[in-house]
This record gives sequence, structure tokens and C-alpha cells, in this order.
Amino acid sequence: MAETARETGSLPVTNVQVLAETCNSKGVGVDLQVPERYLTKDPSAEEVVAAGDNTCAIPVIDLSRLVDPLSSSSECAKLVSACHDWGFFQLINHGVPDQVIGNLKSDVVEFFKQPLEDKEECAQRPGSLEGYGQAFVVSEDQKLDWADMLYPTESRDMRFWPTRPPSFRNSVDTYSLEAIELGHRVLEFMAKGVGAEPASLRGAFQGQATQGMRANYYPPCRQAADRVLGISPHTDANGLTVLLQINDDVHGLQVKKDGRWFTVEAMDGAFIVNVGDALEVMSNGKFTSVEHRAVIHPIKERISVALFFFPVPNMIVGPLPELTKGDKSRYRSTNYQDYLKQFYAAKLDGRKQLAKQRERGIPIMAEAAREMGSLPVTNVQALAETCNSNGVDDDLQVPERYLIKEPSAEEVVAGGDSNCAIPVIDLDRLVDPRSSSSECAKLVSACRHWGFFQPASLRGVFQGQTQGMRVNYYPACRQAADRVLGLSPHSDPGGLTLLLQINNDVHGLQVKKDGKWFAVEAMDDAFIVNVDDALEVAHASSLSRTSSPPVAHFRLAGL
Ligand SMILES: O=C(O)CCC(=O)C(=O)O
Ligand SMILES: [Fe+2]
Repeated sequence: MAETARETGSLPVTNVQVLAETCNSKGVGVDLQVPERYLTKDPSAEEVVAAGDNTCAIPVIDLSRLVDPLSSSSECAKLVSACHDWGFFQLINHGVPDQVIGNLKSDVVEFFKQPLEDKEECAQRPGSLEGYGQAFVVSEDQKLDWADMLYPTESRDMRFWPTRPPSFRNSVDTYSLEAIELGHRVLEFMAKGVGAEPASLRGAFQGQATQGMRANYYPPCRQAADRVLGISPHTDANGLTVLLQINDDVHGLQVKKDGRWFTVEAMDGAFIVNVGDALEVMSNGKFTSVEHRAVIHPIKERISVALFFFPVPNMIVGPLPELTKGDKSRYRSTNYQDYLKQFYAAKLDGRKQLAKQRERGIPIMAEAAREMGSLPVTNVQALAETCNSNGVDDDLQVPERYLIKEPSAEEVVAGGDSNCAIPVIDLDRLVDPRSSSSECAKLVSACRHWGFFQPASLRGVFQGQTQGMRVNYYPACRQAADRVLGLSPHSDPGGLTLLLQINNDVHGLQVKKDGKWFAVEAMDDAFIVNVDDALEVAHASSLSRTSSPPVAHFRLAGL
């Protein structure tokens, strides 16, 4: 995620803390001092439910009750309903030591107290969100939030980490470790609460030692507190957010429920925890990523620190089977990096980004494959058996629809002509430092010129996740083998295809190069590897993928 935050910038804006000081030093009633661009809120537009009205407060969850076997299941049920109905709760008895929280609070306060020049030592650079500045500013006419933020991402690029106060880094690190562990425990109880394995959700967010953190500084606005917003209505793009409000006497967070804004009265020593977009999607809507915003106090500053739990890098985020339990998927699966890029590239706008996810999203391969059918056709194995049981000359038995190939139309170079064979790449030589660079060069040229190669002694290639796999059965066709095709000419849509030919005595795969079809003579114990569309695109023209029509010959004959 750090990568995404680093790659997606925000247009530079005035420092709001300084702007507020200038405005606030003028007399009351001088409204014009607050630039028009910050006046975003119409005070009478939506109903706001004040803090302190207990019946409407966001739920309070007690971690000690979650842990205690006697109260665990009832508190778990409360947690699940809080995450569904509100998307927010306050967490008490969480076990994070007061001192850890206290140190973080005082160091963050100290950081923002420094003169602008000192804070700007950590200023964001163009094109990146990391550091001190603002986010989500994408156009010069866009309305602006009345806040500054310090965003040290989870990658811990120390150039953006304050050195003053000197204990800042240590306080943040210690706090992060505690809060991350806490977040993981909360995720376990959330999973348990919906009847899934406790590890199922935690696993989606585990792995990173650190997480993204953002310190929000909201200066007071004496002239127009009811017309500016500290942070515009939004949902969090991540999975779970653990928010610490630094000054508990200033209530700024508001959460939207049933069309009304509820002011959150942060309890002393409690965390405010909320569900983000990724968790709404993973839970298939069992948990809700709820719109929230921060309002501004007329005379008091407010600071909050949000710790964002992002899914593991490169995750395809979609409803998790453990949580969906056979329900229909209500969300598309999406490459999370892409989702985040879109999130950062737009102005904060309520649930808009998440809503898009429900409507279209970016389907992953597996979903695309599941959603797109193919018209039903005759079973070819059975058809071939019928045809082949008749006499050799009985060509008519092969239905016309299968006779597509004109045997003499294109030149075919037979297998076995080793000058023309697709290259053979030896993985042992790739690994061996003595031969690695020459074998690497051979690999690159194989990918560029042929788009195909056979890697001998393949080891450790099938690592990591599972992948799509297709088993092709090509029946023999005694009557018209030179007129039918096992698979029409095509290139593969994925990144890389690893092909295993089951019966190496039957050569069926042909590869097109320079207008000729080359028959591939599969070597014993080798895989056939080919470059697919996605890899060609990713590497512009340096790699090529070649059409490959396996011909029907007598592959699998005799089976
Ligand atoms: O400051 C707050 O209370 C809310 C902050 C927030 O929503 C965020 O950082 O995403
Ligand atoms: Fe937020």
C-alpha cells in the first residue's frame, strides 16, 4: 500500500494550521477571512445528532468480555451487530498500556506544535502522499478540508518521519506494534462472530509488520466552524481502522446512519474502531464501511491518529468463502492495488468508490471465467469414438462444423527438426551463478523471438498461490485429422502459461513464427512455457506471445 500512497500524489495546498492562525487572529465576524474554497458545509443541510445522547451513541465493545469465555459469545454478537449496523464502535479494556498511548499522544501534539519550517522537513514530495501535507486534492477548483495531515506510511521511509520530538519514532513504533496486535485480535473476534475460523480475516491483513498511519490535525475555525469540514464524508478504503482521538474533550468525528450524522463522543482511554471498504467486501456486506466525516471546533484544535489495516499486498479482494458461506457474492473481486489507486486519485466522496465496486469492479480471471459461459456443444470424445468406429474412408462422419482447416494453407515445419525447435531453457543453468547470465539472455531471446520455450529441470516454479488450470483432451480423428483443429489459433490471455503434455509421443502443439507453423516436439520431463498477452503488454514489445493451435493429430490416441 505504501507503494500506492507513494505513487499517487495530491495537489499542493496551503498549510491549514498557518491559515487558521491568520484567520483566527482577526476579529470574530470577519468571515471573509476563511477562503471560499474551505466553505464546504451547509449547516442546515443534514440532521446532526449531538454527542451525549446515549441512546444514539455508537456501540461500546469490551475486549475483556470478548476474551472471557463466559461473556465471549454475547459480546461477539454485539460486535458483529455493531460492525453491521454502525460500522463503528468504541473499544474499551483493550489492554494497550496507558503509557504507550500517552507517549504517542504527547509526541504527536509536540510535532504539530513546531513552527511550519520544522514540520516541513517531512513535507510530502510531488506525486506522493507520504509525509506532511494533504491528500485527495485532485483539482484546482475542488473544495478543501480544514486540516493538515502527517502520513508516515507503513513502509517507514524515514525521510518523512519526524526527528523532533526525538522520541517520536519510538513512540509511533511502540504504539503501532500494540495497536496492530489489537487490530488482529479484533479481526479474529469479528470472524468468530460470523461463524468463520478466527484466523480467516486476520490472515488477510497479516504479514506486514507495520501499517499505514495518519495523524490528522484540525485547527479551530472561529469564523466559520459550522461551514468548514476537517475531513469530507468518506469511507476508509482499507479493512479496519483503529482511531485514537488525542483530545477527548473535542468531539469532531461524525458517523452517518439512516441519513443522519451522529457525533461520536470519544470515551477516555477508548479506541474508535471502524470497518473499511476492504472488510465490507471480504465479509460480503456482513460488516459495513460507513460514511464518516470530521467537523471543526470554533476555538479548539483537534488531533486524531488513524491506524489503517490494509490487506496483504497484491491481494485480490473479494468476498471470502469462509465468511460468505455459499451466499451469493454481492461484490466483485478486485485487485486491491487498483482499487486503492482509484481511491487516492479522486476526491473523498462518501461511499461512491465502494458503490462502484458493487456495480462493476474489476473482475478477476476466475470470476470472469465463472461469469462468461460458452454455448453447449457435443462431447467430442464421444463423437470421435462414433466416427472412428466406422471405416477409414467415412469422412462424412466428421460433422462439417469441425472441418475448418485447409491442410495445405500454411507451411508447417515438422517437429524433430532441431534447428527449428522452440528453445530449451535449463533452470539449473539459470540458477547456477556461472551460467546464469548466458542462460538468462537465452531465456529473454526465447521469449522475444518465440514467445515459447521448454524449461528443462524445472524446480520451484509452482510456488505461492493456486492458479487456473485447464486440462485439454484431444480425441484422435482417423478420418480427417488434417482438417480439424484441437484448438483454434490464439494467444493466451494470462501472464505465463505452463503446459504439460501428457503423452509426449504425440506432438500436437504448433507455434506460429514468421508466418509458418512450427510443430513442437515436447521433450520428456520438460514443460512448455509461453508468454501470454498480459506479460507481453507489461513488457511492451520486448516479449512476444505467439499463436498456438494444437492440432488434432492422434494425441491421447489409444487412451
Ligand atoms: O479525525 C477523525 O475523527 C476521523 C479521521 C478519519 O476518518 C480518517 O483519517 O480516515
Ligand atoms: Fe476515515
